[in-house]
Amino acid sequence: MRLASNENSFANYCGVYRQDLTDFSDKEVLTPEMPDSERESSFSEHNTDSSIAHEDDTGILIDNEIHPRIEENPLHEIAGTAFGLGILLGGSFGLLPYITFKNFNLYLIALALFHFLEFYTTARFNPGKVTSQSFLLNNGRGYILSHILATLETLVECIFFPKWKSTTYSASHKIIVLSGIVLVIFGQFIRTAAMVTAGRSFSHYVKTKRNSDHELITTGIYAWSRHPSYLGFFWWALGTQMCLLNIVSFFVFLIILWNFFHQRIKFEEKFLIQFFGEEYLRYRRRVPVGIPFAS
Ligand SMILES: C[S@@+](CC[C@H](N)C(=O)[O-])C[C@H]1O[C@@H](n2cnc3c(N)ncnc32)[C@H](O)[C@@H]1O
Repeated sequence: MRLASNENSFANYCGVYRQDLTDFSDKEVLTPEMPDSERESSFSEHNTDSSIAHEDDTGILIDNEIHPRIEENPLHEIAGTAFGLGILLGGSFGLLPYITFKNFNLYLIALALFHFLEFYTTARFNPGKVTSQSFLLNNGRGYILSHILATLETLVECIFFPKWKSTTYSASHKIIVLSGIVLVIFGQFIRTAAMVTAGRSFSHYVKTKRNSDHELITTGIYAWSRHPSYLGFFWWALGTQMCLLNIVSFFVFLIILWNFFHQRIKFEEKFLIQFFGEEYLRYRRRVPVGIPFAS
C-alpha cells in the first residue's frame, strides 16, 4: 500500500500571507531567498502528515512522497513557465553577438538557468514536494525589486557611464567580472548540490513541524556547510552583480541578503534543534555556515 502526503495541498498556496520571522507559530514559511518574502502558507492540519494514503478516482493508491500532486502542478502553467525561461535563455545566447554589454546577457542566462534548476531539481530529487511554485519566480517583492534595480542600474550606467560598462575592460574590471562569473557558477553548483543531497528533506518552506520523511542531512555538501543552499544563493546573487559591474546593486544585494539569511538561519535552526535535538547541536558546533559572520 502506498502512502500520500498532503503537505503541498492546494490550499497551502491559496492563503499566502506575510509572517514575522520571529513568530514561531505552527506554520511553515516559504523559503524565499530574499527579504520581504517571508510568506507562509495557511497550512491546514494536513501539513506534516506524510503517511496518509491517497486514492485517486480509479481507486489506485498514490504515494505523494514520490509522485507530484497534479492539482498543484497545472501542466499548462509549468509548460508556459519552462517555455518562457527557455526563450530567455536562448534569446540571451542568440543576441550575444549583437549586444555591446554582453554581461547583461550572461546575467539573464544565469537567471533563467537558476529558476529552471529550482523546478527541475525539486521535480527530480524531491518530486513529492514539487509544485508550479517550485520555479521560485514568485520569490517575494524584495527579490523582484532587487532584480529590477540591477537591470535599471545596468541600463543607466550603460547610457551615462559607458566607459564603466565598457567591454574593453581595465585589468580591475576583468578581475571583477571573472570573479563574478566564477561566483555565479560556484553558487549555482552549491545550491543545486544542496538540493540534490538533501533530497526529500529539502523544501522551499522552512518546516515548523517535522515530516516523517525529514532526516538530518550531514553528509556531502552538508559536511562543508550547514546551509549550503543559502550559501550558494548568497554567492550566486553577489556574483551576478559583479558580472554586471553594478556597484550600487552589489551593496544593496549584500546588505539585504546578509540580513535575510542571518535571520533565516536563526529561525530555521530553532526548529532543527526541536526536530533533531543534540544531534543537530553537535552538527552545528562542527560545521560552519560559510556566509561570513552569518549566525
Ligand atoms: C530551503 S531548505 C534550506 C536547507 C538549508 N538551510 C540549506 O541552506 O541548504 C529549508 C528546509 O531545510 C531543512 N533543513 C535545513 N538544514 C537541514 C539539514 N541539515 N538536514 C535536514 N533538513 C534540513 C529545514 O528544516 C527547512 O525546512
